[in-house]
Amino acid sequence: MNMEIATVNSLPYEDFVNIFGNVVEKCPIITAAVWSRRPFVNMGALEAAISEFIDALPESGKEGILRCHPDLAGRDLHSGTLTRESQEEQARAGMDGLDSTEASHMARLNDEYKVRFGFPFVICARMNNKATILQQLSERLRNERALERALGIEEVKKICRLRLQGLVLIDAPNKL
Ligand SMILES: NC(=O)N[C@H]1NC(=O)NC1=O
Repeated sequence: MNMEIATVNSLPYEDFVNIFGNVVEKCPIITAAVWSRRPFVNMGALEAAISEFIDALPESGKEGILRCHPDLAGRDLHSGTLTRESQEEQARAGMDGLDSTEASHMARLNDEYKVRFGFPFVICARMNNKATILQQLSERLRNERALERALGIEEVKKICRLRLQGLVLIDAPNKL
């Protein structure tokens, strides 16, 4: 682990952003910004730096992060244009295997959510499944906007943590 973090700390920003740039979906600017916070004592410190950066953003910035997320079981999944990370997460949660009733239910709720809040429903797919995602989506639709913004951002952080873990445990040794 120490060796690994030493390697991470030694990366020039180009490599750092190439490797960690999508730990927050389509937000490489966050990774590029926290590179300045090196050295990290461990991967948890990198994760904390990302969290702090997000928390320091104005509410419009937080909503911007949410808006960079693809819908679950949405257009990008069907057209094959999801990021690799999102594709794996959505497949693992069964989003690519919805029957037509489930798919239209999901699409309707996703649309309702976006009309109500102006950003998409975000949930850590790896920590959920088809049933819990649909249930959370219907429940969270009833929340106030500020609460939903905060809950969505907490989910972004969970997604980020699992993506970071995946990179360090599996991909990073090959890439570094
Ligand atoms: N909308 C949304 O939650 N998208 C995502 N969640 C996740 O775990 N991966 C995603 O792409």
